[in-house]
Amino acid sequence: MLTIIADSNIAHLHDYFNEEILKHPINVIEMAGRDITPEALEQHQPDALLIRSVTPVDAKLLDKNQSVKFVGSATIGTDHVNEGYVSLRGIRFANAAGCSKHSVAQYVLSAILQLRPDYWSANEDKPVKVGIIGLGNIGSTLARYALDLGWEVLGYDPFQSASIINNASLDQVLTESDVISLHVPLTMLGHSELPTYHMIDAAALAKIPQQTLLINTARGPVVSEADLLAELDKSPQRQVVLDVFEHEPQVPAQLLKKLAIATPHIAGYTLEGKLRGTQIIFDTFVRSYGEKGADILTIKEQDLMADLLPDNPYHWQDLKQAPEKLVEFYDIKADDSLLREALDESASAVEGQAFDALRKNYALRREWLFER
Ligand SMILES: NC(=O)C1=CN([C@@H]2O[C@H](COP(=O)(O)OP(=O)(O)OC[C@H]3O[C@@H](n4cnc5c(N)ncnc54)[C@H](O)[C@@H]3O)[C@@H](O)[C@H]2O)C=CC1
Ligand SMILES: O=C(O)C(=O)[C@H](O)COP(=O)(O)O
Repeated sequence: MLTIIADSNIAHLHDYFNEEILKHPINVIEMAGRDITPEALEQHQPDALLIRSVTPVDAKLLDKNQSVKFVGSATIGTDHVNEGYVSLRGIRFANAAGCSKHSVAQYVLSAILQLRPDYWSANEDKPVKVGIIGLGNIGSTLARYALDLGWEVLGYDPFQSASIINNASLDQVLTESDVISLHVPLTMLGHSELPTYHMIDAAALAKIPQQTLLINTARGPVVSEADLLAELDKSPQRQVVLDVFEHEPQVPAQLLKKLAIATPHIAGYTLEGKLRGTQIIFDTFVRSYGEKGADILTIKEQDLMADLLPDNPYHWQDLKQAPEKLVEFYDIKADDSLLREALDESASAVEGQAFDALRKNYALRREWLFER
């Protein structure tokens, strides 16, 4: 019997992790991601953990546990996992790289076009410069959409080779862009030669022109909340879009009220994005156990997504021809309103439970298809 503890927010968990598919006895114990604690591991002695971004995986969680041999995070970001520690423990770790790259890129486009609809008709006479910091799966996908719209991309990624999109210094992106979008992992001093923690601080904000739209869908701490608040107090006309917050799941009222668009960490929350996340960790789970002992799991990776995804009538090329359909397809301001309605004035904040509830109950969007 394989025992799995899984975050209840993992999409279609039982469609993938069931005995019929795995052809092996399993016991899947679902719980809220924040409830996956050392005590839960002590009680259940799981062989595997299937998590999302709210479960820290580190020595505190695993030091007293000897049963866990696989950790799968159905997310792109891995800053909630101490990968060095997990590797030292001989535990196989997998994230879902790229799973929601189109979802997040489309979220960013929706925010830009909601706030600046004239950008639909950008051209060489009226160019739009989109600054992208971080040109991995999401940043490079956003660049594809931007170039397809005739926008100019100013990209900065010191760990990628120079290219038609990786073509600027950080200063150029900060000082010359009409829009700046952050697509970096959260990395700390000591873990990266160019840590992204507080990358956008008072000094960076001072370089960004007043009229530049700043969008953070990466991780909250990439932007210093205190410095952003001070800047917004000084320059209330600045437009800032946050989907992630430095002190998530709490969101301070004074920040929320100054943002052009604010959403509860749902940029990646499409049916396709979350399903891909489950598929990818399922594939790695099967490979991991298959390698360790074919008798445990005899199946090969199976692409179950096709059977689980309803038809998707939304195509990017159609959307481009009918910009007014963008709001019908995704009304980002509706998500903004939901977060503002969750504001607890007495606490001067959106409280953690309310933020988590918005995410748990979020009606997953659909991704539009980039190619036919
Ligand atoms: N808001 C949301 O719902 C979601 C947020 N995310 C966040 O977005 C981040 C980026 O996602 P992906 O593009 O898929 O990751 P990725 O790993 O494919 O790309 C990240 C890129 O950032 C670059 N980078 C690292 N440090 C940098 C620095 N100091 N300056 C400039 N570039 C730097 C890397 O070289 C890499 O190319 C994730 O790490 C995650 O934290 C991801 C999915 C959903
Ligand atoms: O994949 C990532 O990285 C994300 O930021 C996800 O959107 C996080 O979603 P949860 O794991 O917090 O549900």
